[in-house]
Amino acid sequence: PGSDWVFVFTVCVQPRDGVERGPDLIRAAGLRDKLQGQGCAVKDYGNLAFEEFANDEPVGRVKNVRSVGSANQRLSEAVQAVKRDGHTSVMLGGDHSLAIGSIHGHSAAVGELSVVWVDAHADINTPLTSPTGNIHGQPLSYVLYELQSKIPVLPNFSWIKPCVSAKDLVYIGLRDVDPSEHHLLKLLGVKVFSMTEVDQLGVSKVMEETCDYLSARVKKPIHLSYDIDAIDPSVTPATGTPVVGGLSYREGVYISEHLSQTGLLSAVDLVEVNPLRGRTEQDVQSTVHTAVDVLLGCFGRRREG
Ligand SMILES: N[C@](CCCC[B-](O)(O)O)(CCN1CCC(O)CC1)C(=O)O
Ligand SMILES: [Mn+2]
Ligand SMILES: [Mn+2]
Repeated sequence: PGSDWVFVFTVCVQPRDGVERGPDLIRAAGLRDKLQGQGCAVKDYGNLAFEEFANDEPVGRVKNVRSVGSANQRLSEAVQAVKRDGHTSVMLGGDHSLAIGSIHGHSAAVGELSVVWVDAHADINTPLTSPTGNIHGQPLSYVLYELQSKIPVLPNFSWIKPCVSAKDLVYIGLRDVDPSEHHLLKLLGVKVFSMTEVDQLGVSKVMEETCDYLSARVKKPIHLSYDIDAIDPSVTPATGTPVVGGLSYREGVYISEHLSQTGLLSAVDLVEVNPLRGRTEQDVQSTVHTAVDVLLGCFGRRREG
C-alpha cells in the first residue's frame, strides 16, 4: 500500500477449451479496482492476440506446437517490454504453457531469476516423456539449462533460449508428479516442498525455507508461477486438472503474502482458471475470487487490514 507498484496485465488467450476465458473473469471480479484500492498503480495491457494455425498437427506426441510456440514468442516480447518499463508483470492465463514466454521474457529483461512454482503438478515433462503431449505439462523443460539436451527441434520453438538453473527453482504444492518427472527432479536435485512437506512443516516454515534456499547464494528477482490447481479443488474446482489434497485457501494466500514481503517479486503468472470446468456458477466464482485474492496478496494486501 502506498508503494508505486505498477501492474501490467499481459493477458493471454489461447484458443483452448475454456481456459481462454480465465483472464476476463478475473478482470470482471474487480482485480484492477481492488489493486488500486490497496494503493497500487495498474496498467492493463489487455489480451494478447495470438496467430491461429489451421492444421497444427502434433509433432511426435506434442500437441498445438506451432500455436503455443508462436504465442509464447509474442508473450516473451510483451513481458520484456513490461519489465523494461520497470513494472511488475502479471500474466493471467490461459494454461501453464504460457509460463514459457513469461519466464523467457522476464529473464531476457532482468537476467538470472529465481522461480517459485506453485502447482499440484511439476510441469517438467520433456516432449519425449510427456504422457499426454500437452505442453502445459512441459513448460519448465524448455527453460531449464540442464534439460536442453532432452528437447527436440520443434516448429516455432527455435527462439527459446534456456534461462533458468535447476538450483534456482523451488516447487510448492506437488501431489501429482509423473514417474518421468520425479526422475528428473531427483536427477537435477530440484528443491521440492510437496504437500507432504506442507503438512510436515506448515506453510510458514515452507516459505521461510523457500526464501532462505533462494537467497543462500545470490538474491535474484523472483518469478512466481502460480497454477490455481495448487489449491484444493474444494476451493478452486474450475480448473483443467484438479487433484485432491491441495492447499487451503489460507495457505494459498499466505504463500503470496510471504513472497510479497521479500520485496523480490518481479513477475507473477496466475494460470489454469477454466470456467468451463466449474459445475456451478459458485464453483467458478470461488475459483476466480481465490485467484484474485492470491494476486492481491502478491501486491501487499494483508488480511489484518
Ligand atoms: N503431468 C500431466 C499433467 C500436467 C498438468 C498441467 B498443469 O498446468 O495443470 O500443471 C499428466 C498428469 N497425469 C497423466 C496420467 C494420469 O493418470 C494422471 C495425471 C501432463 O499432462 O504432463
Ligand atoms: Mn497443475
Ligand atoms: Mn501447472
